Amino acid sequence: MADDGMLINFEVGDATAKAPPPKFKGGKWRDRVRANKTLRNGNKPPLPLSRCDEPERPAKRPRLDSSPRIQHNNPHHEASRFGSMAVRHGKPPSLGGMNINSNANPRGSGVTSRLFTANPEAKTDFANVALAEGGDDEEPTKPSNAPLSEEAANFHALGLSKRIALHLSSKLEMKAPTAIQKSTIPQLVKEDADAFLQAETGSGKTLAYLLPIVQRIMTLSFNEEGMAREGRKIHRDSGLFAVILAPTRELCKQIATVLDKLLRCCPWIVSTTVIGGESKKSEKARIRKGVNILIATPGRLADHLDHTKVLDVGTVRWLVLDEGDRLMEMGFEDELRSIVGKMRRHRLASRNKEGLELDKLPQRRVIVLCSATMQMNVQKLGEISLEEAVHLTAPRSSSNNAQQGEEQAKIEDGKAVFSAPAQLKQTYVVAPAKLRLVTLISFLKDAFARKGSVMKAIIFISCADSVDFHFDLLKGQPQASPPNEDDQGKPSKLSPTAMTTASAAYLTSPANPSVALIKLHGSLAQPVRTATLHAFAHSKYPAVLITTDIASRGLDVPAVDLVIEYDPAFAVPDHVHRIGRTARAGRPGKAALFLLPGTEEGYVSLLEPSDSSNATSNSITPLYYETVLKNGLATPVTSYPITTTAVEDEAEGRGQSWTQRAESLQLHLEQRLLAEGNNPLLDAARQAFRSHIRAYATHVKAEREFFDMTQLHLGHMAKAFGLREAPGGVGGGVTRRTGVHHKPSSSVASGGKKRKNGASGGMDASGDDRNPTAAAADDAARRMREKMKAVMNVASEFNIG
Ligand SMILES: Nc1ncnc2c1ncn2[C@@H]1O[C@H](COP(=O)(O)OP(=O)(O)OP(=O)(O)O)[C@@H](O)[C@H]1O
Repeated sequence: MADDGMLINFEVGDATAKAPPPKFKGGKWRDRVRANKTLRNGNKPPLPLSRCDEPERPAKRPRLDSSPRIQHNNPHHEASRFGSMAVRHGKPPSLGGMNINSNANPRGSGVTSRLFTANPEAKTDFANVALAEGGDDEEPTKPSNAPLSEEAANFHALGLSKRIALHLSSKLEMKAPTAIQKSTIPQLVKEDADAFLQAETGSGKTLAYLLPIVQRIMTLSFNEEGMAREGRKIHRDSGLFAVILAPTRELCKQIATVLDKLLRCCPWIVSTTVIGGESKKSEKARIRKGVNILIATPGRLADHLDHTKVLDVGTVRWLVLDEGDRLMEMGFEDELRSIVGKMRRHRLASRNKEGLELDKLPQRRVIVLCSATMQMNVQKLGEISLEEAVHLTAPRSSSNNAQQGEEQAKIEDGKAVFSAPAQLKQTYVVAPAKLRLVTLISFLKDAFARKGSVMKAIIFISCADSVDFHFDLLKGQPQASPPNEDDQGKPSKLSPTAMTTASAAYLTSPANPSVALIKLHGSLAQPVRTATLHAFAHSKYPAVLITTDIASRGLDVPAVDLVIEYDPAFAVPDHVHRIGRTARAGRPGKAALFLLPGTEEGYVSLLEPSDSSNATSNSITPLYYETVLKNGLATPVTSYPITTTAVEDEAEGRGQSWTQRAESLQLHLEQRLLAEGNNPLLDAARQAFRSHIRAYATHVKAEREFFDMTQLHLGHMAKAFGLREAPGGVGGGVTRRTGVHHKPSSSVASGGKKRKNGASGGMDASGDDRNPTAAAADDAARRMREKMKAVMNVASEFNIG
């Protein structure tokens, strides 16, 4: 049916209802017809004649193959005894009008939204796993990316000068190196070989390569005892010694911030960035003024190498390729080949233009490649750039040696190799589509229930439209939004974060009365993104950031305690980077991945550590939605902007079960969408749904067996967007894609039709209609991912320093 004629299936209260709606008394011909129809149709018992209307209709399901098993045991037996009534209406009901009211108590006279029937059964055997509930009492795992104990190592012992070591400990509060710094610093300080630096997210790779570079440039001016060398003080015009490449502007800025802090102990060494976003003329002017360390994006550097004569790479001794996997993913291969080729071919100057002997610097060009994950594209970049490189890793324990690191880094059967920080507690939450939204709210509510347990959380969502919708939904009614604050903390309507920050109305608790809700995606204007990230990083209150993959890399906010992947990443390496936003530099962290029951559960097998010795530290604990709901809804959601049964019940001293609270909450959310009529929130929900479904089709081919469009129940998924029925606008694409899944791609390519609707495709390219033609699924997925990358390339500024 058309989206504008909503079909609403509400479940009525029980037989003891105070005032059952008279017009739905049993025995009418319509009831009998419907009961008979239900009998004919199938597997459900006939409805009692007293039921009001037809049972909840299974929504259109683009399924061609065998159905997932259906669970008939209903935890909400009380409610499920009663039928549902379909209310077809042209305009949305008022909250208290018609037969719909806000009293969702199944024992009362109201209606409810059924969540606990006809859900697919989970494959995971929850009875046999230690549920994550007890996880908090476990012995904490030793962090794998933390600074080492001071006795084990200190910066000076690794070959850094006392001056730098003192600066690190007194000004930057870094007393000891991390494991990757311990492996890398002596190598790069003493040796001139290329290096491949692979270590977990948040393990301090940035300083691991910056410290040796600064150390060796410093030794041109000072001897080992720290005494100044006569007439040899380095200044900005002494030559360009190091070039650092990173894939995005925001990563470059983040590296520049770290370097600036480091160079405060030797301010005569000068660094700058060339990353676009300003005129090339002013970048040229800065290069002309003189720079010793240059941080650049590949495109911009390649451009300057071709057109900026004053950029002399003769003195360059280091070329660092940071976030190597991302550099390749974003399609910089050609630029990187060209840059590496030019660097290698250019004659190495033994003296600078002032005649200063550069003997303390490496006697060849050293290329350093960094990555948290090892995958095929990183291997390829290594082949392009490195010569006889040493492989530097961070052994997990002192008994592990570099040998083990070598083994870890080999690509196994073409699969990416990675490991998450050992102390990062990973969970996967199995929640049926219908229950996703209430499970998410319950999860967050529980996370913020205790003061100080979670300060900052990040929720990753597949597309910008869905980020917008969830932000608008979770912030509650418009009047519940708090004032925005400007940089000085004063309320300001003109603040660039006015539209991206709010109060998380549903997540507050007596312990945490203020929880900030923040959204971020690539469709926001650059100043808004920068200000929004700053607001998140510096929020004094607990804060939840709802975002796309745009925040999966380079974001270094140490206080992030929790990462929720509400929509799974499009590829495993993205997952690694996402969860790596927490548990940084030895801090504890938690990550939760939402999966649908059925084929999606198989995805966990890809995430388990490939190294069996790490199995205990990084194994992923399953968690059933029931546990999440029981914990999160142990107390009612108190911040409903409208009166609810939960609140009334509380006031009247009646208790509700967790299932009733879940359905109350769902009903309340659905009613919000309807009550506001054909309003922006309802439109946003529909748009988010469409974009979500399309984004779902773009998982990488190797992982698509777990994210199978044919298994998606669109009607159930609609509930996760507060909708009573799947809106139109995805059917054609989904059906066609279903066909693609089962036919050879060539036949599809010839027989497919262009997608008609012009709605935004989602991902992070909001506003773009990807409008894929009848090409094969792989092709469409590839194009969409490329589009996202293109957006992320230009639209990613995390200048949070
Ligand atoms: N020796 C140290 N002692 C304490 N903190 C450190 C140390 N080295 C780095 N850090 C901190 O660790 C955090 C992570 O560092 P960095 O961003 O370099 O990690 P990374 O390995 O590059 O992570 P990713 O792969 O996710 O980009 C930063 O906040 C940094 O300040």
